[in-house]
Amino acid sequence: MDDCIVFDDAAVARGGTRIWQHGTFSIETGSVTAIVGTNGTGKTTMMQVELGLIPLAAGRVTVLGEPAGRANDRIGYVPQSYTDDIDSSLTAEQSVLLGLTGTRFGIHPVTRAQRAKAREAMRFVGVEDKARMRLSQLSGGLRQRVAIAQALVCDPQLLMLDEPLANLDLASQRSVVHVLARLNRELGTTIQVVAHDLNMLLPILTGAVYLLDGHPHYAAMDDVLDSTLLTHLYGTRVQVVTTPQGDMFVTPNALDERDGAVPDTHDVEEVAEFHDHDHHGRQHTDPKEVA
Ligand SMILES: Nc1ncnc2c1ncn2[C@@H]1O[C@H](COP(=O)(O)OP(=O)(O)OP(=O)(O)O)[C@@H](O)[C@H]1O
Repeated sequence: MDDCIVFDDAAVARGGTRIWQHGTFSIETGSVTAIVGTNGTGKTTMMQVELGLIPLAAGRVTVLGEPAGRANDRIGYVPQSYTDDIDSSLTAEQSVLLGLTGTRFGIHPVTRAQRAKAREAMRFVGVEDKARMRLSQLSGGLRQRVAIAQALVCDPQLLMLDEPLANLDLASQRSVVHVLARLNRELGTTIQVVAHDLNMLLPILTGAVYLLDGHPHYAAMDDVLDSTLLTHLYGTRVQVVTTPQGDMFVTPNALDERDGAVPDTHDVEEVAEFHDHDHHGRQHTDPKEVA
């Protein structure tokens, strides 16, 4: 399989501060990857770098075979809190059409072909019957699916979603995950998702980029589901539980609650187990390699 996203010793700074550095990893075409890390570690920044919206302080990032930013017409992007920010007096269909017309200002004669394309995207995410409803009339879950339809309407090869499950009830989270699974399986779309809670996404994830101690790393899902690594990623002690049916989920360590303990999972030496740097400043990407 070829690579969809390639980081080569990439670093980024914001407001004069290095957010992360020494990012060297590849993400395969056709994969479903989470970007994981505690608040402020630079997950949204990573997506903005991939879109070429923020320049790199060092290194290179290639997306869909081109330098970051050049392939944006083949990328669908659903920003964080997008559904809160968009004009909620728009109808679902008008909102999806924005994915084709690009702006809500000015008069945009909509062609029959564009309308058909918008309907197709709405059908895919299951909101076709809501086309004429205003966003303000829709639930958070339906608005998120409209936002995904808007990102889909240009037939992207890569879909990037920043916290698409935040503030959604369980049923709405499931339906969004179901849409992502079908997109990946039926259309072969590569998917990248910023997520704080991995549980709902576990059945579809193939790997994760995790931001730890100022470095991005990539690991396949089997390696990510290591309780010690996850404990550092979540910033609190967690365990991975497997049900008799074989489903896995991540849960806070019950013993801590009983003891009233407040574990410090940011110990520098412990975190250092999960990455190591050779003399070229590159980190090993497999946590098992260095643990
Ligand atoms: N426009 C900006 N100018 C300067 N610094 C910024 C800007 N936007 C974000 N930052 C800083 O960059 C760092 C990374 O921010 P980013 O939003 O990428 O983190 P995140 O991991 O997505 O956080 P969260 O989980 O809270 O959404 C933070 O320390 C933040 O304060």
